[in-house]
Amino acid sequence: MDAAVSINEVTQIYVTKQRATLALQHIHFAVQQGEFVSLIGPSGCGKTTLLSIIAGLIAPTAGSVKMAGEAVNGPSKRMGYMLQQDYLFPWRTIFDNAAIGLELSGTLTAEKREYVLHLLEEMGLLGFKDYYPTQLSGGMRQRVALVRTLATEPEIMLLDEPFSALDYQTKLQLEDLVVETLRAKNKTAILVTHDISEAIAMSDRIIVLEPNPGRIRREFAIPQDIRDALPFTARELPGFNALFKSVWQEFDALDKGGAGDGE
Ligand SMILES: Nc1ncnc2c1ncn2[C@@H]1O[C@H](COP(=O)(O)OP(=O)(O)OP(=O)(O)O)[C@@H](O)[C@H]1O
Repeated sequence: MDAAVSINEVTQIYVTKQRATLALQHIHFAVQQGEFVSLIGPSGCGKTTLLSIIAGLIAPTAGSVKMAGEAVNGPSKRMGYMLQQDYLFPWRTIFDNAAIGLELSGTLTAEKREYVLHLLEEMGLLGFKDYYPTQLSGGMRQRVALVRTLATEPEIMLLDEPFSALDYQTKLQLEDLVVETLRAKNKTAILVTHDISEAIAMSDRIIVLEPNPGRIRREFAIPQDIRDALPFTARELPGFNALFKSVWQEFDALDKGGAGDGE
């Protein structure tokens, strides 16, 4: 069976008047249906570039991305995004913001309206459906953004630091909610984050990238007991700290310009 997403020997070179930057070099991995993979690494290692290529927003200099065996040649409705900012429209109600993707694609049927209401209920937002974004907290607005993304029923969720603008407590609550929701719906997800702890707590697998040029440095498979737990509880499991330390050491070695024990 084809992987949900496959990244095949992707290389990206940015050319400006001043210089050429090898942002990604020979990136090659696959994400299976229902799998949650995190991309982490220091600033400039190409995380955002890679996510944009997977999303079809940038055509890579070389290599290809396939979704369920089909080439990705541009943005697809089969992928949904959750970003650092919620980008809600202040003049639209919570329901109208949540339903905007369906409305724009002309598919907001009575059945889909019910689905949006159901998702709002799942996220504890049903009572706020007629409110406006300014009346909600940052965490609630990110939950609306999650509903908006899920409403169009994408096969793949691309999460680009979706919790980094939130306070710590809200971030932990949302991590649990997102993992619970994506697991229940068996969604495939790719998360970009700077936060090692978040990556371990939420993922099935972590891919550590290194900069100059952007390459895969190392992959970490997350042990089953951590994968089975929700992120908040996962942090309390015995193996969590040891894994955190191993990933941290990769970062530390990168900071010092060393090879570490990675590839
Ligand atoms: N549009 C562009 N034009 C030229 N160079 C770019 C462009 N976008 C990114 N780069 C360069 O490509 C490299 C990778 O950038 P990218 O933003 O993908 O990394 P990142 O890991 O997401 O960084 P951060 O964590 O800081 O967001 C960097 O050296 C960056 O300066």
